[in-house]
Amino acid sequence: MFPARVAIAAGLAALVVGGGVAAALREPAPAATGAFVRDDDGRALVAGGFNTASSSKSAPDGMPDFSEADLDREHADTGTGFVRFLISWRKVEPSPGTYDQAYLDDVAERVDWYAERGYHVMLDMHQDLWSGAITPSGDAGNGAPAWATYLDGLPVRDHDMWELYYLEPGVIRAFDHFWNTTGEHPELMEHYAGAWRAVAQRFAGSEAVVAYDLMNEPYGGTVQGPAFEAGPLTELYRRTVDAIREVDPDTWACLEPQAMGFNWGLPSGLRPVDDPRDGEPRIAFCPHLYPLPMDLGEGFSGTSRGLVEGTVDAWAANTARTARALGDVPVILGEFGLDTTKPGALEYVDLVYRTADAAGMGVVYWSSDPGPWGPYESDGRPRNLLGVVDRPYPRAVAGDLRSWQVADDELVIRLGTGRPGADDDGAGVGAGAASEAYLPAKAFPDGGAVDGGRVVAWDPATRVLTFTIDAGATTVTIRPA
Ligand SMILES: CN(C)c1ccc(C(=O)NC[C@H]2N[C@H](CO)[C@@H](O)[C@@H]2O)cc1
Repeated sequence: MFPARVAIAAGLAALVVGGGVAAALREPAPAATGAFVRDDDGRALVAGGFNTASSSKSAPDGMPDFSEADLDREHADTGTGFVRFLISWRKVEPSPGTYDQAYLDDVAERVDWYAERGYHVMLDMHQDLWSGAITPSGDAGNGAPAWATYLDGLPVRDHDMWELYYLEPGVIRAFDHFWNTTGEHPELMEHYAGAWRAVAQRFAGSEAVVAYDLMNEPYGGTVQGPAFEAGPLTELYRRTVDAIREVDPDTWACLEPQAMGFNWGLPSGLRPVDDPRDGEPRIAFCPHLYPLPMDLGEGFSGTSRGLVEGTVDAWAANTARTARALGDVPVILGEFGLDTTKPGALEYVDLVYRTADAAGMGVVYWSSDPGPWGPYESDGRPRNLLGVVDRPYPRAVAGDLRSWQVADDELVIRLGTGRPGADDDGAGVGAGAASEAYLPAKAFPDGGAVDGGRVVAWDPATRVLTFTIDAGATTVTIRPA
């Protein structure tokens, strides 16, 4: 069997074994490390938002079919404060060594939309199946430019199930050239790092852009698993972080594991990546979660429910383990989602958010695109997903944030007793700044009352409660005002 097919088969086997065992044992939630992406005041930022958007992948201008009015609607309906914004290498570097500033202007315009509404932005250098250039129609893959796509004349047959393109000889060869497995195109990884340098040069000064997601769902071609992750993938991340740090000392660099396997609950072999910046490293771990039964079209019910619960437990344990291995780095769940018309779908969405809350992870749902996975129908009508995504969460915490929990009409925030968040001089920061929590109208119609702190302000328009935390408090409970 082809290595990738072996990996899928291993994934299935591990899922059945792992899912059954974990579901039976219901592994305890992994300990939260207290590591977070922090703002300029040293406050721990909790990502809560959508991926925007899949429509960017094939758009000629690389922009999402998403207007400023769409953002206002999302903000009003869900209280999000974070976005994983998709960008493409094909648009950043349309020809070798030339960077399209007009494209970066378009990205900057949308970053400003988010910034003006108090959002933080993760820029995601997105690829699926390497490139649109893997097929003549250009509608299978996305991400890499055609000039960086070498199929060597190998076949890429059409598939209804898009994931199967990853097994096509031409697609595997394109990845093998990029990772220099063939030894014939060592320049490609350098170009990729250079493209990120150009993006970072543009956004280094942006207060809103707090993170760069270096590659979406990496795939190793003929090199799979720990050999890929500890080899060429870690090498690409090292080179890209070095290139970014030449122009941007402060934005976090998000590392993703190999998607095939980790998304399904299998462990990662990713190795630590040094950060050459002065001060604390700013590396984060940003995995995705897509249990295999759901990738295969199942919902969250019957046999699938137990397997999926086992996958979520295994995934959470693997995520905590990998974050520790990378240096106790912050974790943002960069993607999870499903067709919410499937049975039990909203219970699954709620399970994932609760799991992330307990682990101290931010969550970015896939995706804001209209349709059966998203918050709105294609005609703009609200969908069932809104009721679950519109939930209370701590947006920014001036303290040693560890985890939080949503219970009926309470938001319980748990803190450690360490320094609120060392800044580059090692001094505790964030202690003096105020914290923020989003409180949805359904449970907090008039805002919140704070036990373990003091209310500073309530903004009924954005539904954001600003509050301070009592010195030494390890629990802050926000109840309806
Ligand atoms: C075989 N390989 C390499 C593979 C299989 C399945 C996925 C996947 O489902 N990904 C989940 C979602 N993520 C992308 C966008 O990043 C979406 O298009 C997928 O639904 C990825 C890779």
